[in-house]
Amino acid sequence: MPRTYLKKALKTAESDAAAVTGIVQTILDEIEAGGEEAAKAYAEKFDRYDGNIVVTRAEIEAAAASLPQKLKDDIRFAHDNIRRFAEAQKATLSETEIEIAPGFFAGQKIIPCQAAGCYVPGGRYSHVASAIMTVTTARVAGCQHIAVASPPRPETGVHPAILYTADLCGADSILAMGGVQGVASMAFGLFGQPKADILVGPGNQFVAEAKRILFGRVGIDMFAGPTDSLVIADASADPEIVAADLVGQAEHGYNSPVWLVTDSGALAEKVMALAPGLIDSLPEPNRASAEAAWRDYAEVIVCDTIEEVAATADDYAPEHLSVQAENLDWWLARLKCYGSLFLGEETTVAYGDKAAGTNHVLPTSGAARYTGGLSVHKFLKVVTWQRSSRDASKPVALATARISRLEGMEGHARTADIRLAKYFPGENFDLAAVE
Ligand SMILES: NC(=O)C1=CN([C@@H]2O[C@H](COP(=O)(O)OP(=O)(O)OC[C@H]3O[C@@H](n4cnc5c(N)ncnc54)[C@H](O)[C@@H]3O)[C@@H](O)[C@H]2O)C=CC1
Ligand SMILES: O=C(O)[C@@H](O)CS(=O)(=O)O
Ligand SMILES: [Zn+2]
Repeated sequence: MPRTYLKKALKTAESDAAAVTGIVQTILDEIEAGGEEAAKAYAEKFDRYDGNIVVTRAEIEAAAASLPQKLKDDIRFAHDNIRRFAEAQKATLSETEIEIAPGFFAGQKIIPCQAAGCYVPGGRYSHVASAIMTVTTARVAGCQHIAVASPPRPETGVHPAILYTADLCGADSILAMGGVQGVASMAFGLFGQPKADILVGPGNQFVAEAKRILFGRVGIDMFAGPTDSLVIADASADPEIVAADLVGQAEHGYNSPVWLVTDSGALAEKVMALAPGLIDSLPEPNRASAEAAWRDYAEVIVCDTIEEVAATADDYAPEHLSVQAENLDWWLARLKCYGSLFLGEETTVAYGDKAAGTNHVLPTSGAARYTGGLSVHKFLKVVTWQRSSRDASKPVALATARISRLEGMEGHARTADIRLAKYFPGENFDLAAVE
């Protein structure tokens, strides 16, 4: 048998999907109808917060003053790496122009989205790094207005390090508003914000579903919900490091899957023996999250060949994919579905999560089959233009008229006819559909 499950998940990302959709749709509908008061009521209900919503400059400055310099230095280090990576990505996209035929030009232009709404999660942990990933990238892209929404803590509001970071990275405004109500506030333009053209950022299943439902009315980066991670390891891998990496990402939440895929049954057994002890040694609430995630969502799969290991990883299309195996170049060339790839034991998912430079806002729940993670490109619209001399437009007009008639689109055909008649008076053209 090519795949043997030493541990099989009891649940998947789909398990609660229908219930979540219903809950989120109701909240969105109520906020759309009830506006700011409805959003504030949800902030009270879910986050027990009734303070001011738009964070003031004085609050941001007080937050910055309250943080130790070493933490600020670390945040600046991470910001610098993420900014430089985003700038390098931006440089890979360029405006272009081609003379399709003599006198007929077509081009592409790159225009940043105007208003970006960045969600920075903060329910269980204070996701400072998510503020860096979203705001910095929107700023490098050139968005004109960048709003942030993040859950407040009762009494104290948004975590001071998130306020400091969002401001450092270039946020124009920060809302103390989490979950669906935070996303809705940015999408619907509440609390004095411009309506977001694009919503980005990670979050729990409610946040991810809110973005998914709003997509179309507003752009989104991708489905970036509960974190998932897959480790590929062969017999050369260190089982203690593999186990630590799996447990490290399982702490995200009770619904964060971690998967081990290996061609070594011996390694799989060792990792499975080590994981419970590592989970037990975590502080709360991390331990409880990791324990539930390991119990309900984790899988350990043994394959016969490395080709089958790679195919299995591609089927899971994980958000994070760590390879701790020989011949890393082979894996880099072979693997096709992942949000971000971590090659070798010398790097790890947490480096990308916090500080290495690549973005940590990544596709979850299999979305890596069709998209990569957040990049500067998600904020940039690649649009096209065309311009022509009268002479150069002639062959295009003839083809347009005939194709349009064949399609039955007489109105389209006549927009070409009228130009041919104006620019080339006295000439006869064969404008009938070619059947
Ligand atoms: N895919 C990615 O790139 C990343 C994903 N994440 C994920 O982000 C998530 C963060 O989750 P949280 O800590 O919960 O923070 P969060 O900020 O996403 O969610 C907190 C909010 O959830 C709302 N909420 C809580 N219970 C609710 C309920 N029963 N109904 C409706 N709304 C409810 C509250 O309004 C609260 O403000 C984790 O699942 C983590 O794995 C984090 C970073 C990156
Ligand atoms: O899903 C993710 O990318 C998270 O692992 C990022 S973080 O660890 O929450 O910063
Ligand atoms: Zn993480």
